Amino acid sequence: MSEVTATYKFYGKPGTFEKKAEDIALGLTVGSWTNLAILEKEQLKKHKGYVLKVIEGVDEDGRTFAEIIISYPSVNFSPDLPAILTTVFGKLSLDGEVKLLNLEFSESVERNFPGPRFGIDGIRDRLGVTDRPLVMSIFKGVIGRDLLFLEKQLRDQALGGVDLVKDDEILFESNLAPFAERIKMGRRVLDEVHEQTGHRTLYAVNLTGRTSEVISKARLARELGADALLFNVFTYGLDVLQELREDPEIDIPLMAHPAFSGAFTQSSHYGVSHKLFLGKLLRLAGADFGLFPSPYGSVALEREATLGIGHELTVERRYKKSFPVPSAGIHPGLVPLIYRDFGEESVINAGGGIHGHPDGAIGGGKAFRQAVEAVLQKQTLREAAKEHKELEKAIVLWGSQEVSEG
Ligand SMILES: CSCCC(=O)C(=O)COP(=O)(O)O
Ligand SMILES: [Mg+2]
Repeated sequence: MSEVTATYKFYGKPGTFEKKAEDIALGLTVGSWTNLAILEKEQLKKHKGYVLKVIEGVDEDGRTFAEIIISYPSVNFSPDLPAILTTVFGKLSLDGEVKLLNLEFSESVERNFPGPRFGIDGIRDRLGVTDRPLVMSIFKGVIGRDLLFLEKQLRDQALGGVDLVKDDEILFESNLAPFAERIKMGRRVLDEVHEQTGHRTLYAVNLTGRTSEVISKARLARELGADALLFNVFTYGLDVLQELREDPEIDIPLMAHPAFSGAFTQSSHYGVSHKLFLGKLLRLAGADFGLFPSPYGSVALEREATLGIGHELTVERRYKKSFPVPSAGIHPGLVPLIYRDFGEESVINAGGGIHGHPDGAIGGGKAFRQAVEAVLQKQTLREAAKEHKELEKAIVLWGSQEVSEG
């Protein structure tokens, strides 16, 4: 049967979960069952939700919980995320201590979703970088600044050797540095740096504005030569991301920022799991990059949660992989941990860790590239720092966390 299967975590009294599960399976589908006439049951059975599993347990606080798995027939909803999410976690998300942990889609449902247009391999092809994690930097301190200020910051970031530069997610349309002008400036500056150094850096411009505008703005960005689009998915909705992905004129990479997602994911007893929200659903809807707080940065997530996100972004599926982008508070001294946890198929992302370097963004970019090279050569950062002054300055300022072998 074609269905979507949801896994929930509920808290409650022991022995009450079987009935709760059945009530949900009915309540979110046909409504009632036992009192129906036989003919009605025959007509409605293809619409009925089914409880597949109820596993009771006790958590570390001694509270009783259950993982409940329920399947919802896809005949009940249209094959789009607004309909699916409303069915499996619409009213239920408001019903006390319940967390949506995972969704599984039968093949006939999943094929309605595009996945990334470029994916990890496509991004690597655009950069010509195949054998290491990518390094991305972020414009910082540019609110209220004009285009000339951004131009200098972009050039320095590219000269530092980063593979990508993204707008900060809080950089919106302004007369000082308009969207279209940022794209044209970026195109010119990055082509100049490529001409000068042979190094290619891609610029992800922040796609903002009303939902009714984003498609036309994204098409304009493509026409103006934008390399990629940063998008605050969770203040718009996953279906808007999918609209961008499926528009044939918007054939540029999409970079999903996690802004606002914490409102849905941060509680262990409510909302949606990180791996589902920032991993599986972003990839399904078409994100080429999935950004998320790392386990060791400034807004850290639990390491298990970040590994779950990374797994969902890269596990072998019918569609392409999305680049995991562990972020927030990242500096060169953390590169060994990031490589241990996310490996080569990752993008190391930093704003303060680039611009806060004693030698500015150029030094910050060089320090990150030197740290990545050291890890790939199985050198400790301190060993590598003896030959690379930018890395040495970064370690003096921020320290380094080596990974013990084994
Ligand atoms: C919260 S994940 C995205 C990180 C981000 O947008 C950012 O600006 C990180 O900046 P930082 O200076 O902490 O590298
Ligand atoms: Mg930011």
